[in-house]
Amino acid sequence: MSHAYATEEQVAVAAVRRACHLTSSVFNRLVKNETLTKGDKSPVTVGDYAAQAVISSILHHAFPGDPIVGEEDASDLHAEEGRLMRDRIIELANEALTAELGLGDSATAEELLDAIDRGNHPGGRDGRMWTIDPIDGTKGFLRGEQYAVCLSLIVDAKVQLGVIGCPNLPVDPVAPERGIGCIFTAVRGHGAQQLTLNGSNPTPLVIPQTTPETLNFLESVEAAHSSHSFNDRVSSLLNITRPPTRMDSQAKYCCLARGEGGAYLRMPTGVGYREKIWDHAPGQVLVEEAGGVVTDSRGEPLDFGLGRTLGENFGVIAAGKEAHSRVLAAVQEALNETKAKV
Ligand SMILES: Nc1ncnc2c1ncn2[C@@H]1O[C@H](COP(=O)(O)OS(=O)(=O)O)[C@@H](OP(=O)(O)O)[C@H]1O
Ligand SMILES: [Mg+2]
Ligand SMILES: [Mg+2]
Ligand SMILES: [Mg+2]
Repeated sequence: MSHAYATEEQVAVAAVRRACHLTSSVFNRLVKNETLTKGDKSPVTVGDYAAQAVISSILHHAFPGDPIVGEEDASDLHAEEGRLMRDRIIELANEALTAELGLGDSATAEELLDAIDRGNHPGGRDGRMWTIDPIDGTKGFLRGEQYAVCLSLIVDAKVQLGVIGCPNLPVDPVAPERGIGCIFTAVRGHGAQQLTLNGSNPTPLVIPQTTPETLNFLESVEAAHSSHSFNDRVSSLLNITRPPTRMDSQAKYCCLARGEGGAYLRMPTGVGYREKIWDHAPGQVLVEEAGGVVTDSRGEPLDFGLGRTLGENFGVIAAGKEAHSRVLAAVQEALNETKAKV
């Protein structure tokens, strides 16, 4: 790791790995073994807060001056009704932090709530900032399917480092005996790689060329998050025969980077929702460093300098270079058809 962000990468990988162990244990202790009433979101909430507390504390320890744009904020935990949940979060976060930092003393509740709240940075065009999505794909997490722990470093609106932990993703899609749990990391100008969850077996990632027969779409599981019907139309314009792979979280960017599925297409389902920078920043640098291209549906790069969101939502197209231009053309054709109808 001889590059300008070597220390940042090392710290980020350690933070993501620690948070992945935490979220897996939350799943095993609170989701799998407990009878939850359908729709009970509390385990994911506990996991979200505790993982953000852990990542934010580790970052603060290493880079005390760096601002953080994190998905979660602790305002609900300050109230008295939040006490039970808060205690559980503090316990989980301290377990993870003492294992990582080897610190003798546990952090106090106040220190950990402050760590969560340090994620309230508004974003913007200048300087260094980290993004944290402690559990991306919360719905996948609850289903026991794909989710990701996501961290990135943005400098002057450009993503320089991305680290994504996928505790449930097979290490090798064609060799299930190799188990699950991967960490993906990319540094701008220095390539992308996959590690196992314990940090071994670094494997460089390069997106292979695709043909209409081998190309398929990676898309959200939740129809509310991206338009499945639009993707169907684009698929038929491109004569894609393979069905889409539906998967929660930025694991989609990771799969794309290692050659599973040829394109990630995420078009808005309605007006109004603005994509969050923490949902795309690490994925963008990962795919670009694996040789791919990430743009919106106009072919413009995503702008990480607008604040906590990507601004007006023109969707996201991520793919290998050559597949990207074919998909972009088909997306524009499909958009023109829609416009012609209204
Ligand atoms: N309406 C709408 N449109 C687009 N995106 C939305 C929308 N609502 C939420 N979100 C964000 O989607 C993040 C999860 O994206 P996924 O691709 O994992 O979706 S899915 O779970 O597969 O459906 C999810 O991230 P997490 O909250 O971290 O799970 C949200 O930030
Ligand atoms: Mg997310
Ligand atoms: Mg999240
Ligand atoms: Mg969320």
